[in-house]
Amino acid sequence: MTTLRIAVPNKGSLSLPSDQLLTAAGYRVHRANRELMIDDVRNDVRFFFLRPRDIALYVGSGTLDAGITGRDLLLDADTGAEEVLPLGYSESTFRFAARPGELTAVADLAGKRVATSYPGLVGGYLARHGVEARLVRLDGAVETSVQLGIADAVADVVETGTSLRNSGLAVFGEPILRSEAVLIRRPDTEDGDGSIATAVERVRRRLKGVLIARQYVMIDFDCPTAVQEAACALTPGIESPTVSPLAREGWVAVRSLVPRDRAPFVMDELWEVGARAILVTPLESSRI
Ligand SMILES: Nc1ncnc2c1ncn2[C@@H]1O[C@H](COP(=O)(O)OP(=O)(O)OP(=O)(O)O)[C@@H](O)[C@H]1O
Ligand SMILES: O=P(O)(O)OC[C@H]1O[C@H](OP(=O)(O)OP(=O)(O)O)[C@H](O)[C@@H]1O
Ligand SMILES: [Mg+2]
Repeated sequence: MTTLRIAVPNKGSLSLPSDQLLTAAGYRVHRANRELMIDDVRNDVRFFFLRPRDIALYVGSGTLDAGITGRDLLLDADTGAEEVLPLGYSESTFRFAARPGELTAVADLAGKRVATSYPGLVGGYLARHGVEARLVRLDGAVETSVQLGIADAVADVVETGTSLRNSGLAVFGEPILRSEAVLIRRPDTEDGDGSIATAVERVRRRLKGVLIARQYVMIDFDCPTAVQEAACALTPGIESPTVSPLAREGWVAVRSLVPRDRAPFVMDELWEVGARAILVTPLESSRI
């Protein structure tokens, strides 16, 4: 069996949550001395710690089998690497911004200078909208470029909007993209017996299992059979709730998964339809 080769962000906002997710999924990614590579022998995986921007390149070329990066970086690199699982952290939108009121729609960018660290993504978007603008490629701190006079607008990552506000800029037009951390895999070429695809699928399933365990809690309750239907309607679960008989005549026990943020409300509603002994338990991991 070939060892799976996975790229992990070595810096920036993707790095820590990616390490935490992989660790929770049972992989060994702890770097005592900032190693560039770690062999996780038990899982038959070799992890490579790389810049998130470069990860799509390695995975797209098939040099590495899978990786974690941002959707925005994946689309900017446009390498043929495929997104296989959204991971729910490092969430942001990718937006155009300019001095308030100066530009109001993407069409207004015609003939303007647009500063960005994502020329592939922005160039593609402008081309699809039939707008010809000049891209000014910067490595970071893109928002400052308008004040400094080398651009008329920027296209950049926006989370809270603080960086834009601090630079006297305001977003305009539709969001170019909603981004978050994603698991990506290489194109299926040169995977003779399909063993890499199978191994990547196992990684995907493990990570998804951790994400579900974070998003859901287990709810258990007892209720009279007369209200079982109404109670189960409140807790449909992912597939279907488990209903077991109770020693007490005319009562059942129900077990189901509910979204963590819905749990207090579901408990109130269950109580109101007649459920009792309502218990909520966190999940450690799952395979759904
Ligand atoms: N402030 C932010 N909030 C949420 N996501 C962000 C933020 N800044 C960057 N990202 C996302 O993090 C990913 C990596 O971006 P990038 O390589 O620029 O690193 P970074 O996290 O900004 O760190 P640094 O700029 O210090 O290297 C991208 O997908 C980007 O969308
Ligand atoms: O909307 P906000 O919450 O302000 O976050 C968005 C900012 O965060 C990132 O910058 P970072 O701090 O990574 O610096 P960089 O531009 O040099 O990458 C990103 O490039 C934006 O500038
Ligand atoms: Mg940054």
